[in-house]
Amino acid sequence: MTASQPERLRVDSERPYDVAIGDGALDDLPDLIGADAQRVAIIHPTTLASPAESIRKRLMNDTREAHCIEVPEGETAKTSEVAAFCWRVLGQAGFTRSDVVIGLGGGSTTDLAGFVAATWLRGVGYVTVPTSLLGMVDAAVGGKTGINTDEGKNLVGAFYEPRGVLCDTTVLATLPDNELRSGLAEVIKCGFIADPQILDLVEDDPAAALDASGPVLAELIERAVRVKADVVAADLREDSADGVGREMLNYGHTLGHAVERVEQFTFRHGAAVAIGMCFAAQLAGLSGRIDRALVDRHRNLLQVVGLPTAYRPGVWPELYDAMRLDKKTRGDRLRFVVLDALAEPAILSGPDPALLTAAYAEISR
Ligand SMILES: NC(=O)c1ccc[n+]([C@@H]2O[C@H](COP(=O)([O-])OP(=O)(O)OC[C@H]3O[C@@H](n4cnc5c(N)ncnc54)[C@H](O)[C@@H]3O)[C@@H](O)[C@H]2O)c1
Ligand SMILES: O=C(O)C(=O)C[C@@H](O)[C@H](O)[C@H](O)COP(=O)(O)O
Ligand SMILES: [Zn+2]
Repeated sequence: MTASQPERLRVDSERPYDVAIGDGALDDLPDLIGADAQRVAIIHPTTLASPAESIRKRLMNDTREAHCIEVPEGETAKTSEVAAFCWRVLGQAGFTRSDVVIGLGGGSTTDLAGFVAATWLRGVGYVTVPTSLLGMVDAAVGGKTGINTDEGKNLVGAFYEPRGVLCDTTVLATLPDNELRSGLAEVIKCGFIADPQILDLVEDDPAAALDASGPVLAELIERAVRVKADVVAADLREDSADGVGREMLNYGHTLGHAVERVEQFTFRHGAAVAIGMCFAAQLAGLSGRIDRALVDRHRNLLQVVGLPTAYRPGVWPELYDAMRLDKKTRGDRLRFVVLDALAEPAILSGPDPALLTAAYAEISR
């Protein structure tokens, strides 16, 4: 009997690459690193020190040295201080342009590692090895890298594509439940903006969608990666002259990122995006773009997998202030991704302030 091969989804972008999904995906690592690299750095959080060390040992040989760079857990790694620490390690180890950085971890780690790879010597080889659901379906794919500043999420960064994305889904067995739910928020986002079958799968069997080793989550991962890969292949740099383009992947993020900032980056990203999608659905519902059933579908679906759908009242000025630095904002004009119908994303540009506060009232009762 032969072991099953990982599924491969192509990202047909400026420099096409594959997302390998499944047991054995990591076997691609030596080929992606290539024969020229004499040095490899694995950037990882403390929790993943043991798998990082196993990878380091596998990659060491007579002509190549491999280093582990341990960074803080989660969002606390996405700072200029931690990026500077990584640059110092690369400098002291003599990393040149033929050497390679690997990001091993959740989305926070791969955002940081990608930014370090993009900026060291203005760009060295980069491979992502996402270990969280959110990392696999979203953060590790598509080349958005970056760090936070006190003023907001991902305010400093670069578009920098990896050579490959290796998703060994067996690692999801150790992922805490709340992290799995957080990742499911981005999966559900893909359902609302592009692939409604995702929504049917979650509604039909929410428990199966949260079973890390089951076939339903495996199908959801592939569907979400397909959505992301197709969108970024068509509009890598989020500057589409034709339609919504990559900005559709920002569904729920305008308010979501503001919630993260108001909560000083202690909120799970997916949880904040879930609230943000409910807010965006209210914007579309109150302005007559979608019917009440589709607005309610957002709340019901997110609630059934244990995600938050409401936020505390009384902080609108702080949320509004944070949204002014959203990357979709142009001048003083806020812009939101909304739906005109299921899987028909559109941009709501410069909405009436009364519409915004009415939508906030709906989600903060
Ligand atoms: N670049 C993009 O396109 C993009 C897309 C979506 C989200 N993001 C970013 O991703 C981040 C969120 O990523 P996340 O949800 O993966 O969170 P995370 O990276 O903060 O990880 C959450 C926690 O889970 C741990 N963890 C990861 N894999 C594990 C495993 N297999 N077993 C046990 N613990 C594990 C991490 O070490 C961390 O402590 C946010 O910063 C968000 O802005 C980026
Ligand atoms: O890949 C994209 O494009 C996205 O918008 C995906 C989001 O899920 C992700 O959180 C991204 O980091 C947000 O990007 P930002 O440009 O709003 O910081
Ligand atoms: Zn996101």
